[in-house]
Amino acid sequence: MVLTKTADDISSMRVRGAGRIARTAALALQEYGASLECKTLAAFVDEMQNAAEILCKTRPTAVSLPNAVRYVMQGVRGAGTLEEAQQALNDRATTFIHDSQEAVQKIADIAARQFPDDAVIMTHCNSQVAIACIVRAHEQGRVREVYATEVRPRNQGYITIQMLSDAGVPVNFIVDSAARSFMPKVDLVITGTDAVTANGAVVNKIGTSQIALCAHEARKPFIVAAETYKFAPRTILGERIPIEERPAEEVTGSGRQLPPGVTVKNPAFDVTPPAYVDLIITEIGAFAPSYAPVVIRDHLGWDISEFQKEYAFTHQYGE
Ligand SMILES: O=P(O)(O)OC[C@H]1O[C@H](OP(=O)(O)O)[C@H](O)[C@@H]1O
Repeated sequence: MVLTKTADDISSMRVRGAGRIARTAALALQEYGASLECKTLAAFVDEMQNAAEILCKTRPTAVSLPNAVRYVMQGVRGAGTLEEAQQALNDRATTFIHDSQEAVQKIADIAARQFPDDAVIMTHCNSQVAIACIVRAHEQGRVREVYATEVRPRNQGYITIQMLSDAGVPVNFIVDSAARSFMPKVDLVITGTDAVTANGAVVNKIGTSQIALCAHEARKPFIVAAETYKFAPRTILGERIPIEERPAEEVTGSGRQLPPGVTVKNPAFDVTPPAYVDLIITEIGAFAPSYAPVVIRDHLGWDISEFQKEYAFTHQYGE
């Protein structure tokens, strides 16, 4: 069934990347809703809420996932009839997927203006939106080369170097621990993000904060490309973004014996404080991290009374 397959694809990282996870979840809700044969609105809402809950539990850090689910489910929860709910589900899922893809292109247009001529860029992990920015600037003739990290333990760097090579961008592939060595050669660093908190901190692939620190030390701009649905509204209520801890085997490889008593820590993400982030580029503009609460309030449209309702809603999902 489409829903359990999608949930499994996301948790096993066959589907990965914050934006892609969000679009895949919206599509799964749409397809699941279309497959239901409920006779009443209540039964439909019930089924859809269960589906939303299953999807939201797959990966805990990327806030794009609950934001997408919330956006799609608002149509279902606000409907007066079964037909309205079905229509709203379909319309909202389509709109989210379309707007999400369009946002990536808008961000690329804005970000490319930040690239100096003959730019040398560093990126970390595999971000669809960061790569779109690099490729756009390269199309404009302003990228000399990219330093792309390996991204242990899942090695998403291989996907990045493939995508950049396919786009004709010259790439240097480096191990994660080489980031500081190469930073002096770099003009700017650009990454994606899985979540931006209300204080402008950036939650992204493990190792991002070390690279941001190196960029700060070397006085190189550290830029984050983030669709607005990667801003985390609940952080205004003081909630923290959970950092996903993944299996030890991702680090050790299967079959590798560790000495007795040794434990493996494998957090998938880390937090870069706002002081190390020069600019967050969204589809509605390029801002300092301190602008995050404005994005959450004015663009995502969350007011404090809605926070309280949404708080109850999301906690229904067992987060
Ligand atoms: O939406 P886009 O920019 O593609 O994704 C951004 C982020 O998603 C990835 O997470 P993972 O590989 O799914 O753990 C990385 O942390 C990457 O920076």
